[in-house]
Amino acid sequence: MVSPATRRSLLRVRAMDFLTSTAILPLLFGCLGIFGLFRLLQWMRARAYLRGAVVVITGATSGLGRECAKVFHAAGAKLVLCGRNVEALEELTKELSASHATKVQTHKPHTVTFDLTDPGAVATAAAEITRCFGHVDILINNAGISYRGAVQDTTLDVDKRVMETNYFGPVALTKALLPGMLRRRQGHVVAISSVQGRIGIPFRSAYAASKHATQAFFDCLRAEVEQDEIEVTVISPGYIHTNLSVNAVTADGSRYGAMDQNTAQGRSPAEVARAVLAAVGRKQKDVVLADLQPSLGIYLRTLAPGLFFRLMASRARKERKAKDS
Ligand SMILES: NC(=O)C1=CN([C@@H]2O[C@H](COP(=O)(O)OP(=O)(O)OC[C@H]3O[C@@H](n4cnc5c(N)ncnc54)[C@H](OP(=O)(O)O)[C@@H]3O)[C@@H](O)[C@H]2O)C=CC1
Ligand SMILES: CCCCCCCCCCCCCCCC(=O)OCC(=O)COP(=O)(O)O
Repeated sequence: MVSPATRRSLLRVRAMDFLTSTAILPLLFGCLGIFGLFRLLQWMRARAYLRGAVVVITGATSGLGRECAKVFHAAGAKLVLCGRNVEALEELTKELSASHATKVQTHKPHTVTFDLTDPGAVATAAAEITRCFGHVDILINNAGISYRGAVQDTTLDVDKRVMETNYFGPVALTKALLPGMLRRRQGHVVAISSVQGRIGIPFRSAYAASKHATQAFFDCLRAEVEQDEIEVTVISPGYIHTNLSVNAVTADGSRYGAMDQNTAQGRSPAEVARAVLAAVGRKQKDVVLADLQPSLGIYLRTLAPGLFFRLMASRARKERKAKDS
């Protein structure tokens, strides 16, 4: 009789014999080595792509845009930082110029101030942006505002304001900078969308609509300019710990002014900025940067829309009840 312990150790010896007497072990190490080498080459290519690249970032005054400025600067990019607040842009420029936490050669950023909801200002800004370094390699459409409200309470002016900031502004800037990219047959357009560009959740109609429009516009653009060597990346994050909810607009156009729990518990903007840098460096076309629940929500919306709609209706009922009580 062989005891269970002896049987287990015999099995272990036989398994080891099998692995060493066949080509499996060398094959396994070979695959791991090739994978490691592949990742290293991918990393080196991404670094080379970003080093010295002219990168325009909108909404650089706060949150994700500010953190993107830090990581792209550290990667050696030549930055054009855009926003509405001159002081905040100058303060960030000073901070970046003073930081030496990188081995790569860094460059002093330029700043361009304009409001994305003003088409005339966007056209003037696009010319100024191009003059900064002579061309644009990568445009990161990051600026945006969110919204909270019920459809029937929301004025059309609010819907338009959110759409102008999150959709028409980035579209206008992209259209203004695209001809330069097409002439050089080189360029990369990035849109910071949201999980809400894939799913509509209650009391976010204007915001989710603007992000769905963003996703669709940049998907169409990607197909049209692929033959011209222009890259398009759409990034859809879940909650990020920024002032997005504080700055959100409400149904009557006033500022929401509060930090929501979901936002406060969101990912750190620095972590998301690193993921944006990696996605751009790898020229990824479409990236969702979210936790399990929002990611499941996207699959559910496609695979079982009926169930998804029921869940959203129940979410709306709960939110309305909590608000009324
Ligand atoms: N935080 C989150 O949970 C998530 C955010 N996102 C997206 O990330 C992006 C960045 O938002 P986040 O950093 O979180 O929020 P913030 O409110 O911190 O930053 C928004 C930025 O957009 C700028 N901006 C707003 N309106 C305009 C305008 N009319 N013209 C020019 N710039 C403007 C702001 O500039 P100013 O200082 O002048 O107001 C600010 O720099 C947005 O597109 C947002 O939709 C996506 C998923 C989740
Ligand atoms: C049987 C499987 C169960 C699966 C559960 C699916 C539940 C789906 C619910 C998904 C809701 C997630 C909403 C995520 C929203 C989000 O991350 O938005 C990011 C933002 O842009 C935040 O902006 P906001 O202004 O809304 O803070």
